Amino acid sequence: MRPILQVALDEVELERAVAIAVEAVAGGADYIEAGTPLIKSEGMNAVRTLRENFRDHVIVADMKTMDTGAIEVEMAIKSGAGIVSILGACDDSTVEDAVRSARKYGGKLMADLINVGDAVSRAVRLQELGVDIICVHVGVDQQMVGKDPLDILKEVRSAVSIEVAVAGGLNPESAASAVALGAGIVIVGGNIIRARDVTASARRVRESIDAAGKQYIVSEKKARDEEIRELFMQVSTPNISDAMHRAPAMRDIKPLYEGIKMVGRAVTVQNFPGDWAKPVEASDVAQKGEVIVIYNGSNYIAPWGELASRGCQQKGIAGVVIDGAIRDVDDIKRIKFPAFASASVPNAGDPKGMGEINVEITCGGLKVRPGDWIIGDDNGVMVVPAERAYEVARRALEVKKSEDRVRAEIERGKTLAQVMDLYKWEKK
Ligand SMILES: O=C(CO)[C@H](O)[C@H](O)COP(=O)(O)O
Repeated sequence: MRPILQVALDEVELERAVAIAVEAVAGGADYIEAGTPLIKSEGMNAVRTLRENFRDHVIVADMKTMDTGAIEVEMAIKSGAGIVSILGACDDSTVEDAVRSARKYGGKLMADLINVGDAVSRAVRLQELGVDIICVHVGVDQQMVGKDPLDILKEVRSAVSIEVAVAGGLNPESAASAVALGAGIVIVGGNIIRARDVTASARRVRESIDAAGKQYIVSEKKARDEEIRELFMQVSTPNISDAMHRAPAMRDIKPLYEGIKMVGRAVTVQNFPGDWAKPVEASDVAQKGEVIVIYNGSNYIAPWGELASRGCQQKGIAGVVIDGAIRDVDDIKRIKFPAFASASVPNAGDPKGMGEINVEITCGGLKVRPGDWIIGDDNGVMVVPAERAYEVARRALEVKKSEDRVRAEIERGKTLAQVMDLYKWEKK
């Protein structure tokens, strides 16, 4: 049987959601889901509006009900939902009452396994309790820390006989794998709704799941650092700042020239003004792909110049950031070594060797520890703590995707204020 493609409208604006749904349907989406954020923002009106606009499609209300199962299922079905979700983690009594309500009002009940500890045995129990569909789901926040719904899909699929849906950051490749692992309903949110071209993205998933064979496509697992680097290379420092709740960049630190894109883990140097020994020795400590980050403590004497830059470039070191002065700006620009600094002067000091390499420093007003991720571009330099790097990189990519979608809407004639419906969201 042809797999079902369900597009999850995780939007907060109903008008935008409907416009996106029109495009997703043109690309081959079968079911249209009023996502939880949309329901929280617009209530059952979201379900009613989708029902009115898409008469030939099943509308799914992603209620994620945890309590009062009967009433929530009733109102969603009465508003036009054909399928209503509850949380698999809720009490059995909630499931049982939700099942009664679904039977009475003529809809199907989908139990979402998000954050359920023993997903397989809970799925078996949910089937016994009468749910129609089990949804193997890794939530958006869980995706950001590297969880994957396909890891448990096969086991859940073989433990139950009812329909199995899957959701959690799926793209054309992983959606096809989900089908090969036995999912009958493939739920895709971000990778369709935040695309510049929603129709084309939906079509790619459609074609991929329709062509999915029995083979689970094992995508090459990259080393985590390599994955983080690739993610950061795709996003801008504003995307990263947004992903970190508008975290500040290094203060007063500017790129030496336009068009730099620098990503790498930090090798830090705590320096004393006029001493260039430790900054330059750091180029022996730093490995390929790392960034040397120097607290120099003076905008009037440079610990770094062209020759140090050349040595680093030969080794594949990703760049240098200096809270303080740099020199040989023209040569560094010419060889295109990524460099950021707070000032430029012609004069250097002497190599005395008083500083320290790989200790915690403050650079541009931000704490930098050895191994933290440093990302620099035309906008400035961001620091991402090592332990949050994967999560922040994933979230920054989501920010970028959302911006890509907003940009497409602006290009069609709207202002940013209109796209975001800013007036509605002003603090009351
Ligand atoms: O229910 C959800 C989040 O809780 C999403 O709708 C679901 O995860 C699909 O979206 P995405 O493909 O972006 O993960």
